[in-house]
Amino acid sequence: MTTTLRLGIAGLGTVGVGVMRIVAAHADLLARRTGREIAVTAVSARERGRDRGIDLSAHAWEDDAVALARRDDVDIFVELIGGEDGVARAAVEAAIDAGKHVVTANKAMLAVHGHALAERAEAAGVALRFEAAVAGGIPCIKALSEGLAGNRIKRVMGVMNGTCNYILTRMEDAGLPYDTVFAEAHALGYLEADPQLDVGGIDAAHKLALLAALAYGTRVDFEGVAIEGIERVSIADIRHAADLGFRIKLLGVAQMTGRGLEARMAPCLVPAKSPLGQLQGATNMVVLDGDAVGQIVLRGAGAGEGPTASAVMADVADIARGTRMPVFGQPAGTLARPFRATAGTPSPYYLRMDLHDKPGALAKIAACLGEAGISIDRMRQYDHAETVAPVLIVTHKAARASLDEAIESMGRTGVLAGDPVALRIETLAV
Ligand SMILES: NC(=O)C1=CN([C@@H]2O[C@H](COP(=O)(O)OP(=O)(O)OC[C@H]3O[C@@H](n4cnc5c(N)ncnc54)[C@H](OP(=O)(O)O)[C@@H]3O)[C@@H](O)[C@H]2O)C=CC1
Ligand SMILES: N[C@@H](CCO)C(=O)O
Repeated sequence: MTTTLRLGIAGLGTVGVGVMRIVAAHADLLARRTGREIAVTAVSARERGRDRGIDLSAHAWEDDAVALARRDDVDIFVELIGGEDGVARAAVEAAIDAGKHVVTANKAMLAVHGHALAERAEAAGVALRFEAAVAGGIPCIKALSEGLAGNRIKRVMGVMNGTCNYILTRMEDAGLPYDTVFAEAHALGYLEADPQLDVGGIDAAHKLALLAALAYGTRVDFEGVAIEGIERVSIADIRHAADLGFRIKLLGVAQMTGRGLEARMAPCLVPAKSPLGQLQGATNMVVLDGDAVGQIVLRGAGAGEGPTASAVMADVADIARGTRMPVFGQPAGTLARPFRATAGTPSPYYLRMDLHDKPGALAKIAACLGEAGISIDRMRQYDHAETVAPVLIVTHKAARASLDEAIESMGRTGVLAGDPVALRIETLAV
């Protein structure tokens, strides 16, 4: 057996503690599988005295994660602090510059600085790996960059934020409003420190941007992802969707079209009986379509201590075995500048609105859609006791830009009581 591979772990929260536990529990198994002993030599977090439920006495402590990254007795710097910039990025850069391999779960940092960090790591001849950054325990980075290396990728799609899926399924199962379930998710510790990252669709968009870069050989383009969060999805939307045979999911899609790379993360209606529609709780699903392989569906825990640490250890094991790969599947210098699609693929839309119940109101709304070139498939006005009438319209396929144009002109009719909710009905088969 060759020399011990020495880990420096920065961040001892949910994921960091999980990694410490796996290294301790599976030392023999990891050594057999990789041909090297793997040991944690030093750790770093903010509060040294905090009880983390693990014994840290055998490991050196650094208050400063950057100092940890530069230690001579660290071969792999494992960044589990989080955050787009700040100490996480500074420490990752310091590790690379000191010739250390880096393993991180930090999707926020990679979605914004991934290309620069990949160039830096490749120039330094070190690995930068991030399996845990996308869909927690699901090995989708490995599947895409290794398992599907012989395919032209047609589409990457999935539910990649467990918190949002928990909120949406809990609203439906318990019939509870968004605000109540949001508070529940908060109490359960599901939400990121900044909950907007989850419910605003940003965390999931970070992940989609990373998958798209791997799939299409482009630089990570988080800015190119069209993002909508789940904050405006109401229990009424969930019930209406169910009546139509759908469930609402925060769904990400990245696909290369004749118009360029289309990348979007938004709440969508998917068939209730489909695998995506059946996805419950905090589970994630990643769907990959390759020209040779066809469709691959990966499903599993998208977050949490064990699943995320499992993904971190997959990267550590690869480095221990000597596997070296460009960060985004091909040398960073060859990654293309992303060519963003100017418009998304048309689809049917679900449109819910409250109208002032007066003569001609519905006709005015229908006219706005007609003038924007949008045809109505189905329309329903729900029972109401008040002067405001809940109306649901399902359109035929329409471009999102045309729908936005129609919604804008609806606003000028004076018949809307509040902003309409428009949700894409996803027609892609899964
Ligand atoms: N939790 C999950 O399920 C998943 C998390 N991730 C990603 O993994 C990373 C870690 O997440 P998670 O474990 O949940 O986060 P936590 O908030 O649980 O832990 C963060 C850790 O970082 C430490 N920390 C914060 N600031 C500093 C600093 N300046 N110097 C050194 N350490 C610092 C904290 O120290 P202290 O404990 O002393 O406060 C804490 O131990 C993030 O990038 C996250 O997005 C990815 C997939 C799933
Ligand atoms: N906040 C993320 C954690 C895992 O990346 C989620 O809910 O999926």
